[in-house]
Amino acid sequence: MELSAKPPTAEIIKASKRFDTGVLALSEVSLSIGSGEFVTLLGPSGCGKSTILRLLAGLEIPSAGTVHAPADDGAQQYATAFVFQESTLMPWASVFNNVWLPLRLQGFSRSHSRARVEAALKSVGLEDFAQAFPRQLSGGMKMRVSIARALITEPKILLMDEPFAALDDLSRHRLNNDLLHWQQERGIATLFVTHNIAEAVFLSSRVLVMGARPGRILHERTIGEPYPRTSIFRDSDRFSNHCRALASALTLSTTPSESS
Ligand SMILES: Nc1ncnc2c1ncn2[C@@H]1O[C@H](COP(=O)(O)OP(=O)(O)OP(=O)(O)O)[C@@H](O)[C@H]1O
Repeated sequence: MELSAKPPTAEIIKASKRFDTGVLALSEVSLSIGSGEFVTLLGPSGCGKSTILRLLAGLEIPSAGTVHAPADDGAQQYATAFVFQESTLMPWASVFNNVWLPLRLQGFSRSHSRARVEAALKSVGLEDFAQAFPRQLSGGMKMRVSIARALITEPKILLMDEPFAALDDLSRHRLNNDLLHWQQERGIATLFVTHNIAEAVFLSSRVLVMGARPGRILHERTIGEPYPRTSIFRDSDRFSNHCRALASALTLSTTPSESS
């Protein structure tokens, strides 16, 4: 694959993270996410996937190494958007008010924000649910609201921490298709965390396999399948081959090495 001349949207260079408890969560991790790229972190529980997202979001600082993430600016305060496994919606607020929140925090009035909130809800298929409350929505719908809230500020990078792990297979499948559509349409660089190999293959242009104790990147696989991706790709031998290769890399990553 030809390397882009454009600088990456986000980059981590030899970052280590030791928490106050003494846990070395990451050891000399380097990665970059190019403009519009979809990169996934795959790895055993506790290998530091969330810590990498938190470093890029500025929620943690590295103990060593460097983190370059897109900076917020005056015109667009939220260069980074974070979507968690829990939809983290305000239960007392309507769907409209939940999606409006980041704009409200930037000082935009309800009337000034109306068109953008309505467009965001339409793009995730929830235009008829603006006045509903989170308790009235399914898990998949709540996740759609959460994604609409993340996309409304037009972030430069989208960080997603196992967003679909709690959903049933059908909702997850639909959200995989829709997420790719939204991500490709907007060209947002995305760093996605999952434990699901098939999900990683379907969504990503690159998959990084991590190993634990201390967390580090052990294997990288490019998924050279062009976008848009459809069920034809899911049903193909190419898809199965990628899944097999990643499953075997994951098995190796969880096998303790003699030196650790
Ligand atoms: N604030 C913290 N203080 C101390 N240790 C922490 C903290 N946050 C994470 N850790 C530890 O750092 C390691 C990496 O955690 P992290 O949550 O990044 O892993 P993960 O790969 O996202 O795990 P999972 O797949 O289970 O969500 C773990 O051993 C965890 O217990």
